[in-house]
Amino acid sequence: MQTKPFRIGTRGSPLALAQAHETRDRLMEAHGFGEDMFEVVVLSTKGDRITDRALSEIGGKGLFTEEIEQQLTSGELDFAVHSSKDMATALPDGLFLSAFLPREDVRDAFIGRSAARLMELPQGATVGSASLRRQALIRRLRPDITTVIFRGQVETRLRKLEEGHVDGTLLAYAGLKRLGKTDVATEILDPEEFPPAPAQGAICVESRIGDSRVNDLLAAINHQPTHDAVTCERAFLRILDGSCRTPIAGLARCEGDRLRFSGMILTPDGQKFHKVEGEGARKDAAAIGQSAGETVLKKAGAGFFENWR
Ligand SMILES: NCc1[nH]cc(CCC(=O)O)c1CC(=O)O
Repeated sequence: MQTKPFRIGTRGSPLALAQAHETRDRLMEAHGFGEDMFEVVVLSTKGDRITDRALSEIGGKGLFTEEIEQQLTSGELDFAVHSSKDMATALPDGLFLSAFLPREDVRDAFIGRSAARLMELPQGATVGSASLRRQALIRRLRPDITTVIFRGQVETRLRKLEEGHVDGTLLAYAGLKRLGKTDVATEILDPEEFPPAPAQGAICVESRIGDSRVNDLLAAINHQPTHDAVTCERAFLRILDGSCRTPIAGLARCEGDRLRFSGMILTPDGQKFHKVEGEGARKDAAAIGQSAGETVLKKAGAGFFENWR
């Protein structure tokens, strides 16, 4: 019998805490456990501490996970809850993504001050975002818009918007939902026109390979369609990861035992882009994503990256 509570690692932002609590609640429900079986351990990461620079500038992925993963590896934590979108495509040795919760809405939301819709912003408007993908997609649709780096917690970004620093900002609708703040969204963007980041909207659990006590516990809350879709999207991302300055979008959906993927890479100015589609059996999720990545690399050619790498 388990005597000590399971130690769950998480960042301390309201969104991260909501995600950790949702995971804990699902585990309590699945196993008939009380709250005393879990202890939520809050850790600060580099990504939380450095909020004035673009993520791609300070080292890209892994910034929101490093400190948590160290404690997972050393055994101080039993598992960690993350936004799948924040996870590096290569995890530290000995760790893996053991479970995914059912995916939330994958779309981006526009939160407008000068206009409710992105396309209705005045000429030369300013939009805040730290995401290369969002910046490139905005410039593709509206080359006249200036984007400024906008980082920090959802609450911080909304406050900056209210204070009038920008005319609008973009956030994952999933995060707004989990924070109970969907009312701030003035437009939900069409994923065809404004495709989401790989793994957007999916909460994942990371744990130690071979830790069967923990992994058996987590298996009960895994949502396999989300697992397959995110596996495909991350395989796509992994092929393109060589340049962490590439704006990349990718979304897979499961239909029965099939999986459909569509991906896109853009130049930072949004003026050039390449799309790719993939389809196959769900069990081949990783191979579908990988092959889509290779296809789009070939389509784009080396010159696509060279000019601004
Ligand atoms: N570090 C950014 C980040 N990572 C995950 C989410 C949203 C939640 C999700 O996509 O699951 C966000 C904020 C945003 O993009 O608005």
